[in-house]
Amino acid sequence: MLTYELRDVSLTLGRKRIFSGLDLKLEGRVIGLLGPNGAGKTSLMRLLATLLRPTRGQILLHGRDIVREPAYARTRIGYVPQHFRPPGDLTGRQVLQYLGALRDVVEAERIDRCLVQTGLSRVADQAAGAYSGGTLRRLALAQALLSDPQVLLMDEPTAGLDPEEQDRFQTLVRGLAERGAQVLISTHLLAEVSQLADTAVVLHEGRILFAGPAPDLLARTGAQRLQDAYLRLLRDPALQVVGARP
Ligand SMILES: Nc1ncnc2c1ncn2[C@@H]1O[C@H](COP(=O)(O)OP(=O)(O)OP(=O)(O)O)[C@@H](O)[C@H]1O
Repeated sequence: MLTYELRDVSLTLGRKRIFSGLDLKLEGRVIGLLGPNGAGKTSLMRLLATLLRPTRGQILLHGRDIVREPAYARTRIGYVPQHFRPPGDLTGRQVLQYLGALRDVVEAERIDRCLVQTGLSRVADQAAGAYSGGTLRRLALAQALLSDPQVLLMDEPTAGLDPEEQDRFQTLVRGLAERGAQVLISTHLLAEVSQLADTAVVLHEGRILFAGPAPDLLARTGAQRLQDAYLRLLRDPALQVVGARP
């Protein structure tokens, strides 16, 4: 399943060149986006979410150019940002009502469904400012689900969560993927990618070192576990398929 295609994408922020001539196809049901700190994962997510415009190049979603037609993407994707800080004096339900209204999603049943889906019903009428980290992450996911997205972009959604919350989150993501959504999940948790993702993309200093089925990454590096495969890939340039011009 091909959703996004990046063609010759460059991105400069301030004086920093983040990407230069990046080519990438995103195929798979659950794609794990991996890379060290500063690799460019959040920048890539923001490009895909139309929150950043590439300095050069094309980004296609289902073959449509989302730089020219951002509305095409915005009505089909849900974005879970790395840091989600809603106004703390609003309740969880009010946060969803507010963000929903901005996207023309106003049906109370739809908001209720997102609350149920993310296990938030019990705390929906409490102030979001008093939510725990895990509950806030669920609210971040609930707002991404408001418009019933075909593609879900999740930037480190389980960072800082305890193992039980991580497990609940993964079950949720698995369910969404089984119901037909494509999920791109950026994470430092390799176990999470092993458990959830069929496809891996490894980014390093703005370049793609690997993009393809996760088992192919194991095969290429001769590793048994994704953790070892990832480390070998980063350390050994001979194993890297560099998907961008230097
Ligand atoms: N607004 C900006 N202006 C200049 N440089 C930026 C800006 N935003 C990000 N960068 C730089 O771009 C590079 C990629 O950052 P990005 O946040 O995309 O990486 P990341 O892989 O998500 O990192 P992490 O895993 O730490 O979240 C970093 O070197 C960062 O310092």
